Amino acid sequence: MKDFRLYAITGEEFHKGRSLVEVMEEAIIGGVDIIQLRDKKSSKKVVLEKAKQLKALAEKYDIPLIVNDHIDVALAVDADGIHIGQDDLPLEEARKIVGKDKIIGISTHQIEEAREAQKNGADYIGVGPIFATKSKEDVVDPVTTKYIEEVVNEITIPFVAIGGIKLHNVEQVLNSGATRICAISEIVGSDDVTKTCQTFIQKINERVTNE
Ligand SMILES: Cc1ncc(COP(=O)(O)OP(=O)(O)O)c(N)n1
Ligand SMILES: Cc1nc(C(=O)O)sc1CCOP(=O)(O)O
Ligand SMILES: [Mg+2]
Repeated sequence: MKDFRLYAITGEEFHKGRSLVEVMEEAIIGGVDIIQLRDKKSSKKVVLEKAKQLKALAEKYDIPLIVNDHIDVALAVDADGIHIGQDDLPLEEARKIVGKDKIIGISTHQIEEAREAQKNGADYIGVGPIFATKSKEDVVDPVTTKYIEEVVNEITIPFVAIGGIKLHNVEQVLNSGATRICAISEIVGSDDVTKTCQTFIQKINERVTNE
């Protein structure tokens, strides 16, 4: 997959009345280079409509769209990939459904899960929650930046740090070796989404040299 630096996930509870597309477009203009549709509440039909809108937006800016949880929706809109969790369909089964050309990301919360994800052909892993977060109901305890260090030392596939990452603590995450950052509330809940993303990118670029 094409590399990325700043990954924004939708969270309409934080959008303050602004539309899904408006908020995500502001994020992309600010430097987000991969987006995920995450909607834990709506019907499949509504998720499909949102996925269609975000697919058009992602195509306009030539960035990948990932769909959380709903493999069928991802395939229906020809999204670039899916994100699955530890309790979702196993990676090998998801791969059989989506094929080798789609991106599959999987959440991991401990090094054994990261090893398994790499062995089973994940394109990237989520590493988190680094800090406490209110954006996910069934979240595990924070794994802290120690888990990032473990992943850096051992895992070779791309990873993205997630969970409670804000402009005020992202340096800690980057100093631990993360080169890709993912956020929901800090990005989509911001009064100035574009500016927030530009500041994230600036902080990432200060610490991450392009390979
Ligand atoms: C990039 C990224 N990392 C982790 C998650 C969390 O996925 P999951 O564990 O399946 O939990 P839900 O998001 O489905 O509540 C993610 N979505 N994206
Ligand atoms: C969706 C999600 N997954 C996590 C994981 O650790 O797998 S943490 C998380 C919520 C991230 O939202 P915020 O940036 O608002 O904290
Ligand atoms: Mg999930």
